[in-house]
Amino acid sequence: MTTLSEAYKDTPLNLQHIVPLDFESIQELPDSHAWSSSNEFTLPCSQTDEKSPSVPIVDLKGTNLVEKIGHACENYGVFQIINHGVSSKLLNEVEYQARRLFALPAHQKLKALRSPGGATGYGIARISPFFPKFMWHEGFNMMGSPVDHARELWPIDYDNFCDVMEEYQKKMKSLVYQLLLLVLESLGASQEDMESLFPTYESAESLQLNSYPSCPDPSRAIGLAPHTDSLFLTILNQSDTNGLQIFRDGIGWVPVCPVNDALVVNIGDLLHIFSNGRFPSVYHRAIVNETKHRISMAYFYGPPPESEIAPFAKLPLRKYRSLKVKEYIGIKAKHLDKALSLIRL
Ligand SMILES: O=C(O)CCC(=O)C(=O)O
Ligand SMILES: [Fe+2]
Repeated sequence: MTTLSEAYKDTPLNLQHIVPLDFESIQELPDSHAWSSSNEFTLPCSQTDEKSPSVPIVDLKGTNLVEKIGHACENYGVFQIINHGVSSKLLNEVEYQARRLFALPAHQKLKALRSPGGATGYGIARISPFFPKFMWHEGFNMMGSPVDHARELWPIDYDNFCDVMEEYQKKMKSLVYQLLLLVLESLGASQEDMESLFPTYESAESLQLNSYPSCPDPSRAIGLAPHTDSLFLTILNQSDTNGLQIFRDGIGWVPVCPVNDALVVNIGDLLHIFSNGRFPSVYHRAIVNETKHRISMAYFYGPPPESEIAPFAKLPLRKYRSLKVKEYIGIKAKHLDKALSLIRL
């Protein structure tokens, strides 16, 4: 069976797009990381709150979930969920372990460096080659058990990290499946459609830990450059430090402000294709700040790499051709933002 990792094999990266800066040793923003204008005006988080949030907040213990989620997917491409059943203890533990990893000395982190054609391990975001400057970011990616890389980082004491990451991925998987059923129902899929389209036992998934160290010149740096996620849905735990922004037509960059214990859900390209463009994948980015070291944890979920993806047959006027998931990942790895337009009919 093809794994998600293998879908990246044909677009190997060179080392300068894998090895992060040693942020500890840097006092000033180097030219390689200085963007000319990363910070167009965005609404500060202080002007939004839970009563007037910038994106919908959906209470998973509430009513009319199908309508609420359908509305959020169609109009925002992103929403926050509360009462999602993932304990704050686990959310804190996963952040603690992520911070523990990124606090290691650079030479230690490099022992778990991602391979040129690989997807897991320590390194710069894979979208880096598409941009003229580097991002103020380092990441660590896992698909399933992180034990091989964790052993490279902590030869003896790797169990805690692995246990927490595996438990978190398990929880994310059941949560994302629950969300996916609601999303599909809002597109008009019946229970039978869902069972045949998305058998639970197979999927493509990965967990990405993102680290954005405090930055000496945040107005000229960017944490993660604008992109859409590739799979169906992403569940992002951004903890309590703001930085995530989405692009809204006619408005510009809008912050998705942290809400206590909430998780952010956003739509990726494969759901964009499946919904025939009705649920657009959301363009987003992360900005950095001068004092806080921001950590986020993104769980990406989609159908298995060998499966076929196409607009759902019950939707009118197909806009995208059908293709294998791994083919789409390959097109995205080569063309980034142009990938969706390249498969448009
Ligand atoms: O850190 C964030 O808020 C965004 C992370 C993200 O977009 C990603 O990992 O794809
Ligand atoms: Fe993303």
